[in-house]
Amino acid sequence: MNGKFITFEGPDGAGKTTVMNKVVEQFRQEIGDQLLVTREPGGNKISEQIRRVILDRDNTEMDYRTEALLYAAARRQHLVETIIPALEANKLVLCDRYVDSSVAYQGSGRQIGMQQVARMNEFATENLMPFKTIYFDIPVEVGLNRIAEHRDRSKIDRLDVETIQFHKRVHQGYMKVREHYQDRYISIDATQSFDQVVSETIKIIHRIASDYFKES
Ligand SMILES: Nc1ncnc2c1ncn2[C@@H]1O[C@H](COP(=O)(O)OP(=O)(O)OP(=O)(O)O)[C@@H](O)[C@H]1O
Ligand SMILES: Cc1cn([C@H]2C[C@H](O)[C@@H](COP(=O)(O)O)O2)c(=O)[nH]c1=O
Repeated sequence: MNGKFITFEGPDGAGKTTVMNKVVEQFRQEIGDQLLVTREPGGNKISEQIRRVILDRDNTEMDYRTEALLYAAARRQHLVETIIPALEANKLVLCDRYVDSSVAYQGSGRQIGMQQVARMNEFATENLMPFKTIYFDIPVEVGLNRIAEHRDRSKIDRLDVETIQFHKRVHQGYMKVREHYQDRYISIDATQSFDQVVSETIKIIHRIASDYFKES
């Protein structure tokens, strides 16, 4: 596979999705169809259906391992149907969340165990991991406040309404993953202004995927 796989990670409300939408406006002009932008859970019909089940706030009885398995199932379908074909077509793939989210949220946040969740995801992904991960670094409270202040109530999901203790464990999980994968992780201070974060993200992607931007 010749394409390049880059993931965006971070706690809820860090700004990943809004920043991705903005940087993609520029990248589309620069490299057009060479770019695939996608997200987890989701990215295709089946995985988006699984996303709705996972994030539905009425599904209060969902067992934590069921949740972890559903994320992994959505990921498997996304990988096979969406990501791998794009990488085979030599595309630059930008994905909002991937395996590290499961390790941080289910492994650490839900206290299932980071290694167990990582192992289950090795099965789901056959060890296909990103080339680089851009981490949106933000204190948990700042991210959650952004969601509380700005997000449309109908879009607040089952994970957003978890306790602050849960979100702090997720953050601790991310810190361990980042420490473990120092060569893969690139952190951005996501408390900066939106324009600063966008500009830094564009610079990083231009650098780490420079082969796509040579002509522009
Ligand atoms: N740098 C920034 N400064 C202030 N507000 C921001 C910044 N970046 C994004 N926001 C706002 O914060 C809110 C959360 O952003 P966004 O939904 O992109 O976060 P996210 O990381 O994708 O969160 P989640 O993973 O929970 O979906 C949005 O209302 C967005 O407009
Ligand atoms: C991939 C993945 C995601 N999550 C959590 C993280 C968020 O709270 C939601 C996804 O929503 P987003 O607004 O699109 O970021 O799900 C998770 O717990 N485990 C995962 O593997």
